[in-house]
Amino acid sequence: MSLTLDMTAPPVEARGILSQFGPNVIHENLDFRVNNREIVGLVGGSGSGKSVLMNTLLGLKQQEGGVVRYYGQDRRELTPEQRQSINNQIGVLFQGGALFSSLTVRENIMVPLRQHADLPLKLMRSLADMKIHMVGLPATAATLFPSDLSGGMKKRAGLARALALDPSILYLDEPTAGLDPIGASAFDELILGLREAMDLTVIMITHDLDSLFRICDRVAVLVDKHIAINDSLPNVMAYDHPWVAEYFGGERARAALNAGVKDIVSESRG
Ligand SMILES: Nc1ncnc2c1ncn2[C@@H]1O[C@H](COP(=O)(O)OP(=O)(O)OP(=O)(O)O)[C@@H](O)[C@H]1O
Repeated sequence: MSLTLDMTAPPVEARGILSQFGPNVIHENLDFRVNNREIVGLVGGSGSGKSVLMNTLLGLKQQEGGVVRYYGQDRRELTPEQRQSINNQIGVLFQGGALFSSLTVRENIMVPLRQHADLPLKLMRSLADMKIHMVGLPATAATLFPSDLSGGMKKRAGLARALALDPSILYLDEPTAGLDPIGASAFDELILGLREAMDLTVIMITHDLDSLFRICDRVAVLVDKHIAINDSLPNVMAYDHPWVAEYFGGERARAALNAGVKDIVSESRG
């Protein structure tokens, strides 16, 4: 049976998620939703369950309760073929890029194309080179191996691979971790540009306050085993919770605010 996606439904929605490892409950009654073409930042303390949530949404971990829907479709009700067609709509940039070290950048980007698209080799090469260009890498990067790349270039190469199949949903796991402020800012700009160019919906785990302020339409806060608030930054900053107060009231948050998002501050305080 072929799959008809309801493109008016939220790209990603989770309801009543229960996740646990043995007796260790990670998520309980967790609801999460991302609207079309939004960039949502997922924040929470270390060990709060952000990666487990991403893995659950991706189907890499089965939830113990609740439902995950993509464009209105419950993942569990899909046939393997239907699940694959949803998976082809999803790109993931794991921390560190997760590139195959024995393959060149071009070959890395061609991996999903070889697996899921039945195309002539020459066309796959051209598509990979297009993605290299889209993520702002020089054409010469195509034949380099991951060990030849800087940290920022590795992220871009990982991003190019995540975009290989032209997904509509992109997951980013701490994309700016390990980048210097200029590199991080450039990566943020790239994500914004790609959202426009590719109509992407983006879910981004991050500890980077600058990124939250710069590019996120909404911020989802994972505390106490659930998403306590998933709202615009001003509303999140005004949310009454000790972790939120500490996170957004600290020195680093003040610096991020002073760096150029004064409109957000005044909005949240006004
Ligand atoms: N495979 C696993 N088996 C058992 N427990 C796990 C497993 N994976 C994660 N956990 C536990 O789930 C909890 C949440 O982990 P997770 O990695 O999602 O946190 P996080 O919010 O992503 O943290 P950080 O910001 O430090 O990366 C932790 O207590 C962790 O020990």
